[in-house]
This record gives sequence, C-alpha cells and structure tokens, in this order.
Amino acid sequence: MTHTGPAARGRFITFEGIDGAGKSSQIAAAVATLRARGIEVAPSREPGGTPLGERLRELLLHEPMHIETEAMLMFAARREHLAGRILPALEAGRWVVCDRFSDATYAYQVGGRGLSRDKFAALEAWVHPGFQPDLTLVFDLPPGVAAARMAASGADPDRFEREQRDFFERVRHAYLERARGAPQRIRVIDADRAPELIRAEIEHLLAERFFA
Ligand SMILES: Nc1ncnc2c1ncn2[C@@H]1O[C@H](COP(=O)(O)OP(=O)(O)O)[C@@H](O)[C@H]1O
Ligand SMILES: Cc1cn([C@H]2C[C@H](O)[C@@H](COP(=O)(O)OP(=O)(O)O)O2)c(=O)[nH]c1=O
Repeated sequence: MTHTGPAARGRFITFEGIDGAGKSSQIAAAVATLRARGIEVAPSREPGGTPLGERLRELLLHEPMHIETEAMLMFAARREHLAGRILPALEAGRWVVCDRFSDATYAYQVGGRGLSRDKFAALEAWVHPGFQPDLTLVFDLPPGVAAARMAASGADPDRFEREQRDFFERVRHAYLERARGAPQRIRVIDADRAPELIRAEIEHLLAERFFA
C-alpha cells in the first residue's frame, strides 16, 4: 500500500568545531551519504542560510562590534533561519545538515569571548525553546593543527579566523564542555586524522543513530 499520510519529520544534524577543523568536506560527504539512501537533504550554514541571514553573516564576519551585539545578531540570523528554512524543511520530511548552530554561539561567544552563560541561555530559550539538533558532531583538534591547515589553504582570514591561539583553545574547551553536558546529542570526533578515517566514522555514526 502506498503511504499517503504526512511525511515523517526530517532530522536536524549539525557540524561544529574550531575554524579549520575540516567540517566543510565532511559535510559534503555526509550529505552525499544521506542522499544515497534516498533522503532529501537541505544543506545549510550559520550564520546564514537565508537571504537576510547571509547579509547578517557579512556583518558578523567583517564588522567589529560589541560582544552582546555579536551574540544577538547570531541569534537573529538563527531565528530567521529556523522560521524560513530549517523548520519548514523538517516538517516537509527533509533532513537539514547544517554547518554550525547554537553550540557555536556557546563555544565562540561564551567560551571564546566571555559572554555570560545566563545571557546565552536566555537567547537560546527565546529563539528555540525545547528544540535542539537530533545529532551534533563536534570536530575536535588542537588549534595549532587547525591554524596550519588554514594557513596552507591560503584563504583570506575573517574576523574570527584572525583570533589568536588562546581564543581557539577556549572555544575548543567550551565545545568539549557542552558535549559533556549532552552526551546523547553531541558526539566528539577526533579531527586530527586523515579525512578518509573521519568520513568512515561519520558514516558509521549516522548508520548507528538513524538506520540501525
Ligand atoms: N582531515 C584533514 N587533514 C588535513 N587537512 C584537512 C583535513 N580536513 C580538511 N583539511 C584541509 O584543511 C583546510 C580547512 O578545512 P575546512 O573543511 O575548510 O574546515 P572548516 O570548514 O572546519 O573550517 C582545508 O584546506 C582542507 O582541505
Ligand atoms: C554560528 C556561529 C558562528 N560563529 C563563527 C565561527 C566561524 O569563525 C564563523 C563562520 O563560520 P564558518 O561558516 O565555519 O566559517 P568558514 O566558512 O570560514 O569556514 O562564525 C560564531 O562565532 N558564533 C556562531 O553562533
């Protein structure tokens, strides 16, 4: 019998880690893996993902601003992204694979810049009460390794990528702290390995979590 009811809700998967951790190519591989299983996937990124969000991204990556302005703009872009893209896709049964979400605000703005945890929690509770990704993969590696990768790539660094090593140490530790608080949702991946090994681990994790 053909199934004619509403589509099952899609899954929301996020990738996190310090700049230069190697998320981009692994996101493409994970999207391809899911599509090969016949799943409709909407890849996206934060800050960004909507026309307004992409304009906010330009400001966030290039304009100096107060730390609380930065945190609020991250969540403003996220509000738009949830309303305009993430939630409609999930409701239609599509899966959303996103390069960063609120764990990045926790890691960068709270961990890296020193935003108060209470202010972060208030923004998170305002923008997505009771909603979190189904699975988050945190790419973990020493900041020195990530910096060498970024230098080798030759790309122009943005406002975050120009931060010093100690900033990325704090961001890294905030990610690990956040992962300890939500071990079911957040899986830490050793990103200081060959891309093929990381890809195989992610395929295994996706299979175990969603297709067992
Ligand atoms: N596992 C890896 N080992 C070595 N270099 C890598 C690995 N993964 C990615 N890279 C390289 O490191 C740089 C940063 O990777 P990228 O995927 O852009 O990181 P991110 O999206 O997390 O900032 C790129 O030049 C990429 O080719
Ligand atoms: C989503 C988000 C990103 N960021 C930062 C982390 C990154 O340095 C930057 C953009 O992320 P990203 O898309 O990973 O950068 P790139 O495309 O250059 O690899 O924004 C925050 O500080 N807080 C946030 O909430």
